Amino acid sequence: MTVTVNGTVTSGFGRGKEFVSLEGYSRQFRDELGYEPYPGTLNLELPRSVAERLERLEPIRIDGWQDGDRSFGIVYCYPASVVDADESVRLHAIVPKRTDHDTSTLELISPVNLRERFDLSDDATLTIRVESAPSDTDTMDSGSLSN
Ligand SMILES: Cc1cc2nc3c(=O)[nH]c(=O)nc-3n(C[C@H](O)[C@H](O)[C@H](O)COP(=O)(O)O)c2cc1C
Ligand SMILES: Nc1ccn([C@@H]2O[C@H](COP(=O)(O)OP(=O)(O)O)[C@@H](O)[C@H]2O)c(=O)n1
Repeated sequence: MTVTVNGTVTSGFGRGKEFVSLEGYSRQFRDELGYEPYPGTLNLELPRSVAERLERLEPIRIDGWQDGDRSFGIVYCYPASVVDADESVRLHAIVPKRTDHDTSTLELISPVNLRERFDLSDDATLTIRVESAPSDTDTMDSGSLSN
């Protein structure tokens, strides 16, 4: 099952890059997604909440963690792709459990700067297809093949 989302590119509060770069998250992104994200999140403003539609998909779960007396929340990640793109880039839609945004904003992470790659300014429209995480069985299959 896939969920297709059509949204408008917006600027946020400039805080995405801080969170994405924190070692407690970036280590898990490397392990679970296989890449170190470009520092920041591209914000997509949606006509209505997609939270309920995304809940039907299987997420990759990034655990919450603690640094002294600061605690950081769980982040759900979903593999995604840009519809009608000439080239494919690795991309995940993310849903931080704690966020300053309401549910009509979807944040995207990728190893590349998406604004540069797809020539996106504020108010550009972008359509992405969001999927479930590959199942554990798939991972085990590919692991056993390489043995
Ligand atoms: C990987 C990641 C983890 C986050 N974890 C937290 C958190 O633990 N607590 C919190 O208040 N906000 C958290 N946020 C959300 C930020 O407060 C904020 O909503 C958002 O990233 C700001 O994005 P912007 O600068 O693009 O507007 C997290 C964001 C990201 C990208
Ligand atoms: N993979 C990414 C991540 C962020 N970005 C952009 O990089 C800048 C820094 O990200 P940010 O999350 O700190 O900033 P805002 O989204 O709050 O404006 C913003 O302009 C994002 O839209 C991008 O183009 N591609």
